[in-house]
Amino acid sequence: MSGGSTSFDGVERRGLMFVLSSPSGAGKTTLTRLLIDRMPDLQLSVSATTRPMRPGEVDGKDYMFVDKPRFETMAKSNELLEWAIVFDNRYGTPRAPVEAALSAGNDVLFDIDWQGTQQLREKARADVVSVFILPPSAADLEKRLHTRAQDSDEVIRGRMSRASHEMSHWAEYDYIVINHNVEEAYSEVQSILKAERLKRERRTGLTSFVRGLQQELEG
Ligand SMILES: Nc1ncnc2c1ncn2[C@@H]1O[C@H](COP(=O)(O)OP(=O)(O)OP(=O)(O)O)[C@@H](O)[C@H]1O
Ligand SMILES: Nc1nc2c(ncn2[C@@H]2O[C@H](COP(=O)(O)O)[C@@H](O)[C@H]2O)c(=O)[nH]1
Repeated sequence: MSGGSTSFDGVERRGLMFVLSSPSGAGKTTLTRLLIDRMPDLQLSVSATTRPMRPGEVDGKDYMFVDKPRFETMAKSNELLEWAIVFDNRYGTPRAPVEAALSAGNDVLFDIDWQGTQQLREKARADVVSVFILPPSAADLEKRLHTRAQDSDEVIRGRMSRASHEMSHWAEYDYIVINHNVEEAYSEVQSILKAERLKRERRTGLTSFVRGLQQELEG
């Protein structure tokens, strides 16, 4: 699925799909925004959802807000790379922007749940790097959901009651980050992305780069 890109050091590599998941409120949207602001060559996958828009959210930027019939059409016509029902709403990843970003040499960042991560992994295991974000404690998780002040008490209760089940998928992920502090968690997630960009298997241009070095040394 990945196209080729040239990394900062001039060596070609395959693009990667960088996935953040967590129980609701652990901080993945916060970390996602920081990554998009601070990391070059990283494009956010904007999901489609049937969930109602929260105050401050922008259609097309935070999500593509669609109704259920439109979502069903997208799913049936293979427009979605993956999709799942989360907290009674439908969420899915539009396929075309992801393929376009990878072909243009960008990595793609996904804020999706464990069901979507499993589907991406089935499609492109070698190109998926997954990170599970944990809260430091249940009390912190609940406090964060209340501090965000964007969901009703009923919605927050529902998300808290499903947090334990979501967390049970932690062992399916490549990396686990505990979000005590935003800047520290960001730094850990950024280190993962930087290291994964340097992985030998992904760096398709290394053979010719090393051959060139050898020719210089021997010739
Ligand atoms: N390390 C942290 N310390 C304190 N507050 C935090 C921390 N990380 C995130 N928050 C706050 O917690 C709230 C929830 O964070 P965020 O929206 O990023 O969670 P999320 O995992 O994306 O949740 P959801 O899955 O519901 O979208 C926000 O108000 C955010 O500012
Ligand atoms: N499988 C997918 N899960 C997604 C997608 N977009 C978001 N999500 C996950 O849904 C929950 C709830 O999000 P919220 O914005 O309503 O708080 C959260 O775990 C997201 O990661 C998607 O395209 N596919």
